[in-house]
Amino acid sequence: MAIASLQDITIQRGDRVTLQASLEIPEGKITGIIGPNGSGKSTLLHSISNLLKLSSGKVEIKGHDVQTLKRKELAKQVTLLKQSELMPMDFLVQDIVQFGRLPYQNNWQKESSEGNQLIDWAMEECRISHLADRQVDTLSGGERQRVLIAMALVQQTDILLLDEPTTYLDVAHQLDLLHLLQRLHKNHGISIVLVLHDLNQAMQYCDHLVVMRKGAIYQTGEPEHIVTSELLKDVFQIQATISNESDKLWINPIGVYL
Ligand SMILES: Nc1ncnc2c1ncn2[C@@H]1O[C@H](COP(=O)(O)OP(=O)(O)OP(=O)(O)O)[C@@H](O)[C@H]1O
Repeated sequence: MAIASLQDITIQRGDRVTLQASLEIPEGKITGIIGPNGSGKSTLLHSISNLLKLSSGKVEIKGHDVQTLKRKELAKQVTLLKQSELMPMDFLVQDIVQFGRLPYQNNWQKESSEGNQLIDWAMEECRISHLADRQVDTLSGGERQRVLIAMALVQQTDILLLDEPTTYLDVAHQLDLLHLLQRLHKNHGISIVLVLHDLNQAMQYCDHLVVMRKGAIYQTGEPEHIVTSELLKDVFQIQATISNESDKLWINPIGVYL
């Protein structure tokens, strides 16, 4: 079943069409969006979360047209963590996480005990409880990413969209973040859509892939069913072999066609 669907959408910027797509995002899966620079991955995420005006077509989340949803209602359905998400640096970690409750609050309303429990739970899940009283500007990149994910958990959205969440993290912290997302998806059934540049991480951590090229969708499906040397050549202009280790496919780049 699809949790989100993009129906014949186009995004035009000036006289250029930067995205043209029809797509179904499967519910309860980790969907990876891969493609070369400028292929439209961020544009796709922004259009799902209604941050870009569509030139034509429609985006639905759980059957609701995102353009007709009120801001607070949309915030309960979808969260987008952008490539370089800005946070007020002099705020405390617990305050940032609490921002996730805004769609559920009326002005001046005191947080409910249920809301406070949710905040504690999200901070525990993301292993940032010990950072609650720290200012955001004292955190490492990996810790900041986990704070943003805790905020998204508190927002209780059905879909979590992440644009290149592993950028600027060292390999250990990249894997740590991907394990966290995998755990949230397994334990809580959250549908996750993330842009990844590391093809092997996309192969290992995603159930479903959307492959983009030149502002369009080139292919979708399970990684092991769709990723071939031909796809890697067509889309990424790389020469690569694909090997099978421990029942997982690994991409070994050996040259470029640029
Ligand atoms: N604000 C904008 N105004 C005009 N063109 C834009 C704007 N934002 C993006 N584009 C263009 O839209 C196309 C798709 O960009 P997008 O950022 O979605 O690609 P991407 O696949 O996410 O790239 P990357 O991997 O480099 O982050 C590019 O050609 C880009 O130049």
